[in-house]
Amino acid sequence: MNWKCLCCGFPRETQPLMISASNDRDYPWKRYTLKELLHATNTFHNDKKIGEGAFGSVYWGRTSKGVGIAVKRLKAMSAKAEMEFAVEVEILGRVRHKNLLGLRGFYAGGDERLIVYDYMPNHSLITHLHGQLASDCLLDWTRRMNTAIGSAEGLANYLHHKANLHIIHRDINVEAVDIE
Ligand SMILES: Nc1ncnc2c1ncn2[C@@H]1O[C@H](COP(=O)(O)OP(=O)(O)OP(=O)(O)O)[C@@H](O)[C@H]1O
Repeated sequence: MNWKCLCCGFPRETQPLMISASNDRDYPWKRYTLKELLHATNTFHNDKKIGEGAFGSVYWGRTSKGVGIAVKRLKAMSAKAEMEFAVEVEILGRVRHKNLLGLRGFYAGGDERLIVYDYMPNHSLITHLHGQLASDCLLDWTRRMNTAIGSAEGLANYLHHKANLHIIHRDINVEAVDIE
């Protein structure tokens, strides 16, 4: 058996999850090829860049089947970036909830680490509260309440209590909440 084991930073007793280099049958995510993701993002063209996080840049793309995706391209590999990649793919790839961003798959090869998510076209909560869409007042009080309730359902109800691994996010903020 050829396992490529990436430590996810969780305590040992919650650590049986590994990214398998040889057998993807039991995994809910897809292993993309580099060619597919280069094609989807026009070789990570700057025009396709939709955001920047602590660990890398996020690009909009379209698969050959016409589905919109967001591709996070991790910065130069470091132990911290490798752990971020492993946590996202191993842990988030296994949680499925209507209020949590869907992780579609990944690519890992050489120094390149790419994570593929469902594309969320309506921007993050911070953009609506304080950013470029704040003055448009798109987020009325009903939508604000629904956003708060949806976030709580995804985090507290599902991740804390119902997911197989009980997960605490520890860094929830207005940039991490996307509007449906
Ligand atoms: N699936 C997505 N669909 C649309 N936009 C996205 C998506 N994922 C990320 N983005 C955009 O890219 C930005 C950066 O995302 P990223 O996850 O790298 O950083 P973050 O949310 O600040 O978290 P981190 O703590 O990892 O830096 C987000 O603020 C958002 O604007």
